[in-house]
Amino acid sequence: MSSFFCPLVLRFVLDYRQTHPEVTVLDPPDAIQHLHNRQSMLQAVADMNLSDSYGKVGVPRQLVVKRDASSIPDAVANSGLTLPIVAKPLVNDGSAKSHELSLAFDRYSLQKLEPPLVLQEFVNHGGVLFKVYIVGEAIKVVRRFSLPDVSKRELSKTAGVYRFPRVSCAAASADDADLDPGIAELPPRPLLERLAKELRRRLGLRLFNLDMIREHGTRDRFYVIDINYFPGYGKMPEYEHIFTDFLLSLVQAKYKKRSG
Ligand SMILES: Nc1ncnc2c1ncn2[C@@H]1O[C@H](COP(=O)(O)OP(=O)(O)OP(=O)(O)O)[C@@H](O)[C@H]1O
Ligand SMILES: [Mg+2]
Repeated sequence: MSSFFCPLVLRFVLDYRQTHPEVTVLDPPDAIQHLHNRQSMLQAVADMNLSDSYGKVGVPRQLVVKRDASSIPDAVANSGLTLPIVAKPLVNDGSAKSHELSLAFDRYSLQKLEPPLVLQEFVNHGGVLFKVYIVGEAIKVVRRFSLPDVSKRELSKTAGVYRFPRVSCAAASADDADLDPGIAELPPRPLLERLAKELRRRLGLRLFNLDMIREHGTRDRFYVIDINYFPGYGKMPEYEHIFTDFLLSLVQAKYKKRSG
């Protein structure tokens, strides 16, 4: 568990906030905590059901399994989730273990997984993922290499559960790679602006990023697969200016409120 969410530290932060109302809180701890559960994390995107002329943004079909691995094959069959399936630890507390993901290729191997988990349909996306960084009103998108597609043929020939290491740490930037334009094209700006604005409001947060993929073979069908609070902004281009502007805008807003 990251030290910030140790109950003692959290209590201290909440008390400090009450006794020091003059201190600006960038994002409230309870809203941040909402992102540590992979089920609640994507709820805001699902509720939004964003669809306009620029595209559609959803979340992959998913199922939560709290306990009893032996029940997973039936639960998956009943829910209609299709293989392959990505299994993610339900709680993402920042530990290495909570980033140990698996890809399951057949129904019976699902019993080998260790709940509590979120099981998500694997969406083919051409091996490229978009990291959308949000800092207040600012949005920056970068391309990263991701897991490759799984073809129908491959699926029918493969069985078992394959663990994969933390992709984001290993993944190289795909910004300068020579890619199929249909895969590389960034999500439309107006769509991202709507998504970011709505998510800022629904999550009650200002500093986060999204992992977003485009379903391979479509132009405008997007899925959000992960949302992280205060990600490594070092990988976001121009973060120095963007962050400084963000902090300045907060000071200005506070000053205006006091003098107004
Ligand atoms: N539903 C999905 N369909 C296709 N690929 C997926 C899906 N979910 C996850 N992936 C792949 O697995 C990677 C890791 O998934 P996710 O971001 O949810 O996990 P994480 O442990 O929070 O990772 P990180 O912190 O490294 O971003 C993604 O970058 C993507 O390559
Ligand atoms: Mg991720």
